[in-house]
Amino acid sequence: MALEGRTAMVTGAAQGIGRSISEILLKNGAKVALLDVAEATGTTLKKSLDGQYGPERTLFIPCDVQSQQQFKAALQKAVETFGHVDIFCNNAGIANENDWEKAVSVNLMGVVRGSYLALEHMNKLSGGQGGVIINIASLAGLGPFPGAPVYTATKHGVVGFTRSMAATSKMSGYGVRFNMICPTFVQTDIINSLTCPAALGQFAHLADPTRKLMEQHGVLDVSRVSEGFLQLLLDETKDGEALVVVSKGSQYYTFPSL
Ligand SMILES: NC(=O)C1=CN([C@@H]2O[C@H](COP(=O)(O)OP(=O)(O)OC[C@H]3O[C@@H](n4cnc5c(N)ncnc54)[C@H](O)[C@@H]3O)[C@@H](O)[C@H]2O)C=CC1
Ligand SMILES: CC/C=C\CC(=O)/C=C/C=C\C=C\C=C\[C@@H](O)[C@@H](O)C/C=C\CCC(=O)O
Repeated sequence: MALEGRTAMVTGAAQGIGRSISEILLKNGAKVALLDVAEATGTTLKKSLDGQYGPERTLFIPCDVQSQQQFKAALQKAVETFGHVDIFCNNAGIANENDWEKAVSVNLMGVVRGSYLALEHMNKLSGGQGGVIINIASLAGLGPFPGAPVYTATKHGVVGFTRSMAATSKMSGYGVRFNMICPTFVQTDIINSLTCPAALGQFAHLADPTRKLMEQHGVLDVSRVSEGFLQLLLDETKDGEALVVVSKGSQYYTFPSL
């Protein structure tokens, strides 16, 4: 199996894209530490995965990516359990223009926090074995998304951070690759935020145009994202790349040269 002997950590793993990524990692032989703030959902998922793969292949750890203490403890527990972590996916995210500070805290600061914790563990210059970090951005990380300016800002931040970390890691000899996935709309709970006045906040009047954007772009099954994740993970030539996953297929984004 392609990922035999590999160990991954996935945030926001209890449902949606994170669950799908965790399952494709398991199907390909990896062990997976599942992190999520939703303890009940995560515990239920762990029970289900135990039945499919056996209890040794996964570990569910309740964790809020906004908490340095919880996140650091979660990584430590995963390393104690599995010996090492060489694949790290910062997936946890929310869409909430009303509580936009929380969106920044989860979507951007949580990704930075997870990337730095993973780097601290993986860095070959400090005794690590190297590895790969894949952050889940969005098509809204590459262009404007009307009605969700802060969500868009967080995803643009994830794109810029991930690209910069890839260059930083390469120049420093850390032995850690950084890449990202930029999906269009995917059928998960988060897209309910698009038409929820509470989440849209002052932009609630844009629910209809946003719905139209969704109709234009189409809504993907989560498996399209996890298949793209596996493709990106297994291609060791990819570093600092954004894999765009849209209805017509997946392709690596060409960033404009300045
Ligand atoms: N569904 C879509 O249309 C798209 C989603 N994305 C991104 O994909 C990622 C996954 O989202 P989905 O699976 O779509 O949504 P989802 O809402 O189904 O799943 C998000 C998961 O993250 C967890 N989570 C939320 N806040 C957390 C926190 N503070 N700490 C730990 N876990 C937390 C939730 O409990 C949930 O299990 C997000 O980063 C999202 O921005 C990107 C492009 C499109
Ligand atoms: C609010 C978050 C909702 C769901 C999660 C998510 O990330 C979904 C993203 C799906 C599609 C994003 C499309 C973004 C497209 C833009 O980059 C432009 O290409 C088109 C959008 C706006 C046109 C207005 C303009 O160009 O000024």
